[in-house]
Amino acid sequence: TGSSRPQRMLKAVQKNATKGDPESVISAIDYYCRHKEWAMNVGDEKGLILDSVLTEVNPSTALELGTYCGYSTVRIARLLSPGSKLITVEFNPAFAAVARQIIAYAGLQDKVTLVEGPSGDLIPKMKARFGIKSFDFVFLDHWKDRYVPDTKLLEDCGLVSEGSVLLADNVICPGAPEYLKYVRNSPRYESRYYKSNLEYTKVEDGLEKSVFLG
Ligand SMILES: O=C(NCCc1nnc(-c2ccc3[nH]cnc3c2)[nH]1)c1cc(-c2ccc(F)cc2)cc(O)c1O
Ligand SMILES: [Mg+2]
Repeated sequence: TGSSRPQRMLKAVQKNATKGDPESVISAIDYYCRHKEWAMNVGDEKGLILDSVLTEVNPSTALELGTYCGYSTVRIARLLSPGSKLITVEFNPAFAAVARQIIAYAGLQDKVTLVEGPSGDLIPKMKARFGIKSFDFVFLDHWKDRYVPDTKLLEDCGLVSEGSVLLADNVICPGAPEYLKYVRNSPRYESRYYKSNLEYTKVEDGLEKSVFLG
């Protein structure tokens, strides 16, 4: 059988990026996905918004739901201060296998813990398994119908506290309408929409940043 899209993306990184250089890994993936083969990375345009929110929050503990090939994992981990940790959750073993290699190629494996499995099962185990008190930053980029249940789960497990920042990808395309209703109508969140475009396209998409008020 032939290679998969994630495997071809990995090959492009190994061919065009410099080992240990996260910026070159990000550029290699963006080039490949813009000019060769589209893929569902957050991308360069929304990636700049992710970078700016991350820099503002400067999280000690961060969670990513939906690793895919590790593009946003690398974008997040490269901006973390020394000693800060990123936990990323991936459901699909084939995606996880590629992501591990891309994260390692960027030299960021010491800042990242990739856990495989359904987010709904893993979130309640985070405190016990990783000694997490709460997450300062959560990037939601997994199945769009999991955004609401997993946000409620994070609240119920005490994994978000006053000031925790949730940043959700794809709130317009493919869309997460229930999530937008949830965070925008809840008195416990202060939300703001960052208008952008679907990765590598001219189609509108955006990120929703929601600060948990406790
Ligand atoms: O489906 C997406 N992303 C999700 C992948 C994933 N990677 N890992 C998971 C996971 C991880 C733990 C989980 N636990 C339970 N479900 C889980 C699902 N899900 C997605 C889709 C598009 C897209 C737009 C327009 C199109 F025409 C086609 C596609 C764009 C994007 O930026 C996306 O992020
Ligand atoms: Mg996305």
